[in-house]
Amino acid sequence: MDHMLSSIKSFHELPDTTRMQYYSRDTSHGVAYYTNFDLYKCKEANWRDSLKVHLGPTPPEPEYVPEVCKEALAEWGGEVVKVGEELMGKLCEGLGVERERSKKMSFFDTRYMSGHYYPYCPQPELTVGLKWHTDPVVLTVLLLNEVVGLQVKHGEDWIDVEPIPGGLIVNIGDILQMMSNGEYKSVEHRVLANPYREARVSIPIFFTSSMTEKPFEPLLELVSLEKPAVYQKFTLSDFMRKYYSEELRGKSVTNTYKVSNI
Ligand SMILES: O=C(O)CCC(=O)C(=O)O
Ligand SMILES: [Fe+2]
Repeated sequence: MDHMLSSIKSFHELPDTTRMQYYSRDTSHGVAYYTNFDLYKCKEANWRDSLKVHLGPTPPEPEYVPEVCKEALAEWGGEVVKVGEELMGKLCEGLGVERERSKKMSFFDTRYMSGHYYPYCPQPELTVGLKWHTDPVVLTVLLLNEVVGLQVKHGEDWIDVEPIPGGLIVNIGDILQMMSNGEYKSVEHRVLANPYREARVSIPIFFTSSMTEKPFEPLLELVSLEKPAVYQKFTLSDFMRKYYSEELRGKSVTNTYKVSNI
C-alpha cells in the first residue's frame, strides 16, 4: 500500500515535461494524465491532478505505464482484484443473491485506477479538491495517504473521513445502487482543497462492467410485487454519456432512471 502511494506521489512530482507526455483529455482508455473532465462546463476547477490507468479486462500496454509506478501498480492492481471480488461476494450475500451472479452477468469485469494528487492550495476556501459526486461504477476501493480532505454526505452534513493507516475505503457506486434496486445506496462525497503543505494522495480503483451496450436492470431476485423495480433498464454507455455531459453533482444521473420518471 505504501509503495503504491509513494509511487503515485513520485509520478506527480516528476518534472512537468515528463508528466505532460501522458496528458490527454480522453480518459476512456489506456493511460491519461488529466484534471477536470468537466473543465469546460464547471464553475470551479478541481485543485487536483490525476493519472488514470485502465487495468482490465485488457491490461495497459506496459510501455505506456509511467516507469515510476509500473511495478507498484502491477502488484497493487493484482491485490485489489482479490479485495474487490471478496467484497462483491459479501455484498451479494447481503442481498441474498447468489455470489457468482456478478460474474455471470459481467457487471463487475472491468477496472481502472485514478492516482489523484491534491497539492497545497493557498486559498482553499475559493475552490474544491474534487466536487460533490457519486461514483458512476459498481464499487470503488480507495487507498489514502494520511492527509485529510475526503468528506461524505450524511443528511445535510458533510463528515470528514479519517484515513486509517493500512485501511481501505469502499464506496458503493451508482451502478450497484440501481442493480440492487436501491438496497445499497451510492455514497455522496467530495474532497476539500488541500490547505496543508503536504500533498494529499488518493488512489481509487473503480470496478464496473465492460458491457457498455448490455441492458442492465435491478436484479430480478430483488424485484417483487411488494418491492417493484425502482429503476428502469439502462445501459452503461447511456449512463456514462449523461454522467460526463453534466457538471459533476450528487445523484442527478441515477435519478433520471427512476421508474417514477417514466
Ligand atoms: O480523493 C479521494 O479521496 C476521493 C476520490 C474520488 O472520490 C474519486 O476519484 O471518485
Ligand atoms: Fe468518488
